[in-house]
Amino acid sequence: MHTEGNMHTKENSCCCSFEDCKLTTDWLLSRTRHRPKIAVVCGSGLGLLADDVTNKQTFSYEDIPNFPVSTVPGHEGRLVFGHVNDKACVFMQGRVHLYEGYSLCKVTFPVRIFKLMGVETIIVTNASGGLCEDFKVGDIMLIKDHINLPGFAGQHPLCGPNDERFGIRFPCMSDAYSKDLRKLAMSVSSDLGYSNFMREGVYCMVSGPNFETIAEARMLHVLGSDSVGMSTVPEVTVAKHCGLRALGISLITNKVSLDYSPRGEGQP
Ligand SMILES: O=P(O)(O)O[C@@H]1C[C@H](O)[C@@H](CO)O1
Ligand code: HPA
Repeated sequence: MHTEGNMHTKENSCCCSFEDCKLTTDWLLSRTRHRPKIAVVCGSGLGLLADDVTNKQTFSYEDIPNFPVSTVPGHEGRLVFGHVNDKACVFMQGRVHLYEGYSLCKVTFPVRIFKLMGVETIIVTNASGGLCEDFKVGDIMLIKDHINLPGFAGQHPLCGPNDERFGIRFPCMSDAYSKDLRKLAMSVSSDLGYSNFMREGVYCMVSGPNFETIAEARMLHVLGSDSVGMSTVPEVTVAKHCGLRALGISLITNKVSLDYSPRGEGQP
């Protein structure tokens, strides 16, 4: 398990400095001829998104200097370079999470590597629980906005000294999820006949690893969350900070219970 503190403060100074990012970027650039413009972060069980990549070149996270290594099932821990149609892409087959004991600085480290490699657009995917009454298991929710619950409590990837080479001290988050990309995703899914399971909504990040109590789920719902999960928000926040265009896609894998069962189960 990881022993680093998970707060990135001045005292516990940066574990992922610009120089660390540069070293990892140069390591990758010297070992691959791929120059991706699009990065895709595959959420839990979504590693198969990289299956159709052509001209594949793969690196295990454990072989890449400074790269965080996934410790949960469903996150293979491979960086896959290649092409989808004619587009140069890189896929993260698996991510790391705050609940694994990683700092948010480490969780978001790959995003900065992609930026330094020349990526312009990032697609961040996840598995989440549906809070919206209308959502069904299997629906795909395009994320239009998020609630950064750990961020409210000071667990934020941009806490600590700001390195202007990545971005500004106080980045705007009101447009973190590109409207144009959402429009395009909706239009492509309509062409594919997927409209009846496409949704749009607000994703709320919790730290996990436990799932929500019923009272917590009700609170998140009242606050305006349509789905809840344990990732994505730090990556998109860092992506916005360093000027990447982001699309967030959430697969609704379960419906979150908002009611105490009539049989009395789940009663506090
Ligand atoms: O990486 P994601 O956000 O898809 O992973 C979700 C959240 C938890 O890690 C896990 C719980 O089911 O899946
Ligand atoms: N809650 C939090 N995270 C999740 C859930 C959930 O219900 N489903 C998948 N990830």
